[in-house]
Amino acid sequence: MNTRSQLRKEIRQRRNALSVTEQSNAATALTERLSNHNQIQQAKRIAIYLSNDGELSTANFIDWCWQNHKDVYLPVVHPFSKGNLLFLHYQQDTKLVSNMYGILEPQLDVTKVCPLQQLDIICTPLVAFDNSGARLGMGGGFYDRSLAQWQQTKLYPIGLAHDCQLVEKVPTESWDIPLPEIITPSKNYQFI
Ligand SMILES: Nc1nc2c(c(=O)[nH]1)N(C=O)[C@@H](CNc1ccc(C(=O)N[C@@H](CCC(=O)O)C(=O)O)cc1)CN2
Ligand SMILES: Nc1ncnc2c1ncn2[C@@H]1O[C@H](COP(=O)(O)OP(=O)(O)OP(=O)(O)O)[C@@H](O)[C@H]1O
Repeated sequence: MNTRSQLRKEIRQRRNALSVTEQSNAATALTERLSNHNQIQQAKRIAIYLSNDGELSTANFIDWCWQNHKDVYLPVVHPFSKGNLLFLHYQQDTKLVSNMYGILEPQLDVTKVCPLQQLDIICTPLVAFDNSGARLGMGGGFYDRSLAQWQQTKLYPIGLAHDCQLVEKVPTESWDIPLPEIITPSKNYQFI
């Protein structure tokens, strides 16, 4: 196993070992930070993810978004364009289905797709991050592809992670897109 796979495995185990109470406190702290975040307050369209595999839970924050009239979008694994995501409008009555990784996603409906350039914020999941904003994901390259051009658009990415996902150094590859900001329950990391 290479260092990236090893690190992925170790940090996935670490976040999966958090207790129900730790997860719940983390989700409360996250919602507090996100709902006070200037760019989020200004945003109309926010892409986020449904938590899986010990990830920081986004459910409370999604409720806040709905209450505050934000449009919420979720990633859907593209049915034939390998390694790419589509972002679909997520409403209270959206039908969810399990994707190939067992993660819930909106049932594909082309009328609900939002082009990336029309999103204001994209809250990305991640496995590990470091003090430079380098991000290691689940290994599909999905977010690296989606974020490849973000600096040429109005799209602003924010990584979300538990504090225990911070590592000394993420081994990076040429295609990795560093994040300008990462929010954990205890801190807002700003890298630009
Ligand atoms: N909640 C959430 N949704 C997300 C992501 C994510 O990281 N978190 N993704 C972020 O990109 C995309 C899905 N990417 C994923 C990539 C790999 C695996 C995964 O479990 N891989 C298995 C091996 C899979 C296989 O059988 O091929 C593994 O590592 O054990 C899961 C999700 C889109 N949706
Ligand atoms: N912009 C891109 N264009 C083409 N291929 C890419 C791009 N970004 C990543 N890839 C490919 O995707 C694969 C997986 O990348 P990587 O292991 O960095 O994913 P990850 O960042 O861990 O996952 P994710 O972004 O889905 O959370 C690599 O083989 C890489 O070559």
